[in-house]
Amino acid sequence: MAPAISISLDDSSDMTDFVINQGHGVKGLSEMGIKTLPKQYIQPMEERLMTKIEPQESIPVIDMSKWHDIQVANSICDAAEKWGFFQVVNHGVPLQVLDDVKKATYGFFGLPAEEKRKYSKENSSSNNVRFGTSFTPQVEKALEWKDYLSLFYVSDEEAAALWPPVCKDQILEYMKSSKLLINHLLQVLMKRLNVKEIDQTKQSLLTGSVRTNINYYPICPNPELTVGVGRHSDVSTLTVLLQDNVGGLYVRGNEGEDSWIHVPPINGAIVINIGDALQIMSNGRYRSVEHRVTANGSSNRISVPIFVNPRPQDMIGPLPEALANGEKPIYKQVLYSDYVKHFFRKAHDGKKTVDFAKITN
Ligand SMILES: CC(C)(COP(=O)(O)OP(=O)(O)OC[C@H]1O[C@@H](n2cnc3c(N)ncnc32)[C@H](O)[C@@H]1OP(=O)(O)O)[C@@H](O)C(=O)NCCC(=O)NCCSC(=O)/C=C/c1ccc(O)cc1
Ligand SMILES: O=C(O)CCC(=O)C(=O)O
Ligand SMILES: [Fe+2]
Repeated sequence: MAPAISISLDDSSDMTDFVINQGHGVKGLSEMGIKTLPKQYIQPMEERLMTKIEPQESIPVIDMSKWHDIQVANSICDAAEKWGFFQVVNHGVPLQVLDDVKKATYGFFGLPAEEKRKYSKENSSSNNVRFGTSFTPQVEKALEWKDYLSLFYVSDEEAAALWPPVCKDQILEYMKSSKLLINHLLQVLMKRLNVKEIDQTKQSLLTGSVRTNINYYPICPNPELTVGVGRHSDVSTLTVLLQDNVGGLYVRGNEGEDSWIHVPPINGAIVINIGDALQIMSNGRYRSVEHRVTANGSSNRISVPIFVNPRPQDMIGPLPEALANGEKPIYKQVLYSDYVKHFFRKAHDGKKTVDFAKITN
């Protein structure tokens, strides 16, 4: 239902108040039926246009039912090296769980603004629960057409106390049901790096903290002038990404300047992408690839990424096993929370975050 208020979109502080402080988000703007995109959302030309979309290219779709087969293992590692992205089917996460988490996402964003704003940075009782809009609105020159809820998992007890009741159980269930898939993928990926066994220390380094976001991209007036999410790579070890059937996720391709590949929605499939932490730990062998989401003029879109990460207090750098062949390290050791803060404190800027960990001389 449209909120029974009207705001002057020319007044920047009025807009910020409505979208951010009152908790309406861009969903609120969309549902007011605005006909033109507010100027704050107009992206520079180079961020809007994708000059070269490769319709004939696609990222691999991998059947996980025989994940331990050498051919399947090879296709997982090859995809992580070449594309940094792939989709998985027969992944073992029950389709009901995926359906339920998508419904719960609509449930959360369907709450009245007064309810959602309780979880905003200013009002939330914990840094681990955050409802927001765009990415880092305080520093962005142009805003992104997306609302989100970000949940950093600490324990079931904390989730029960702090997470929104309307989506808590479904998100926890989705996180728990994807654990086996995550472990299988990491086992396979580690093997190619000469890591024979994932002991507790490695397990913790690879998967010690988990953050789940639920993203809402409402129908946008003038979608061609803005973005849903700007160009970035994830700072995770790997990301398990559930998207709905709308489409709009594009991944940087290998065909030179500005080539982009669409990630087509496949019913029941899950998208997997390598994040910066694994690119760093693999000394650049596995690639954390830039991606972006377009805004859409006719459909609302949701997505639910699970970011599997090192713990904030971990030092990350190239794994000794990955360097055992005498390869020179291209990344230094960095404190993971410093890395993540560096990412969150600037606007999206493609692949630049990883420079933070590069050895420069
Ligand atoms: C550094 C963290 C994230 C927060 O620790 P904190 O002690 O609560 O730190 P701060 O409260 O000082 O937050 C640091 C900055 O990050 C910002 N931030 C704090 N969570 C958030 C938050 N979920 N969202 C967007 N800003 C935040 C926060 O606003 C703050 O910015 P500023 O106020 O300008 O200093 C800490 O939990 C940590 O190291 N976690 C490790 C695990 C982790 O969360 N990894 C990130 C996985 S997320 C990922 O790969 C991709 C995410 C992504 C997300 C959106 C996209 O469009 C694209 C990609
Ligand atoms: O919505 C999507 O498909 C991708 C979102 C994304 O890249 C992210 O949240 O990091
Ligand atoms: Fe992402």
